[in-house]
Amino acid sequence: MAPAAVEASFETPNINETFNDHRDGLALEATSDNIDQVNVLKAALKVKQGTATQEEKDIYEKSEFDAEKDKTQFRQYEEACDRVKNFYREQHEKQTVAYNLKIRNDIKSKTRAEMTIWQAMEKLNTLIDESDPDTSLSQIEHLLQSAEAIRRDGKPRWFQLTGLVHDLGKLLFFFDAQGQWDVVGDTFPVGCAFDEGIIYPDTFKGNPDHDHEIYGTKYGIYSPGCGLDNVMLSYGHDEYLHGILKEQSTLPDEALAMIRYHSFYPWHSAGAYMWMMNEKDKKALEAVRAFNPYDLYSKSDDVPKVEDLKEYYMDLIDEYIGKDKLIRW
Ligand SMILES: O[C@H]1[C@H](O)[C@@H](O)[C@H](O)[C@@H](O)[C@H]1O
Ligand SMILES: [Fe+2]
Ligand SMILES: [Fe+2]
Repeated sequence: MAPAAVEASFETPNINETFNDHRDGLALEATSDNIDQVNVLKAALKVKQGTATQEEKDIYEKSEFDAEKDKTQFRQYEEACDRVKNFYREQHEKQTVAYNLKIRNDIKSKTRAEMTIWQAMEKLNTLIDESDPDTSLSQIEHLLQSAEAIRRDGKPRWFQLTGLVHDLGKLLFFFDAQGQWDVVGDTFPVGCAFDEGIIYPDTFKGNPDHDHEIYGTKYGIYSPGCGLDNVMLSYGHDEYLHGILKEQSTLPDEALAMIRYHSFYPWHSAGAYMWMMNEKDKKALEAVRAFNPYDLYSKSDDVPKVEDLKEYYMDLIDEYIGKDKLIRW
């Protein structure tokens, strides 16, 4: 959409207030640089103006959930321990175009295991994520914390289930992974220049693609507006689980976007790579941003008791995936 058209649709007098309320720190005026971010906030605006559909309200209405959280306590990478810093150095050096082409091919070539969703959650119980400065809980606990926060906020059942399963792709660690660098952590595009909005941007100097004549340029192998479907994000648990649930669940597109892009912090939180987006991705960005607080800020919530919650979530799994269904991982 041309900038003029967007400006024209923003004649609401309290637009600044609306935007301030919804997302701190975002530039308020639509310019050619932030036009996509501004567009994405339209859903929030519709909610506030009372013109949103019930479905839009359910998903995007601002939650009270994170109002109490001290957000400065999360994602403090400069102060993070060596475990986290070493993790990202390794990941940023090894996620290359060549690696990404190879792993996508390998993943498609076989089924690694057949397990139900609950069995997968239990298997993940032993994994402690080396990239995460905010939690040292096991993954099943993190999944339940996210789902419970979404449930407490009265969000739709598919949204709750998305919270419950969103990190199940970390199972990859138990199959063909070379470490954790190819499973967890924030994601970023490969095949074009690494953006400064990625955490520890200096560590990319050790990536063989950094100075590549094409991959090292701003757009690299992509073109503006190409759409995230056509972009290779560094491979890990998001892409892996998205591929599985796209085929083996009835979760809606918003849920699949939340799963696929929840680790793409440079995009959904730092505002980088907006030039890649097409129309479809605007909806995806809204969904991912609606999901993010539950993933991140629930890490400081009480540790859930797995056995107390199992029955409730089994029903949810049954609705969209099948509780006894053996998923091909
Ligand atoms: O350390 C975390 C963790 O690996 C999450 O599962 C991932 O989604 C985040 O992006 C990352 O920051
Ligand atoms: Fe994740
Ligand atoms: Fe998570």
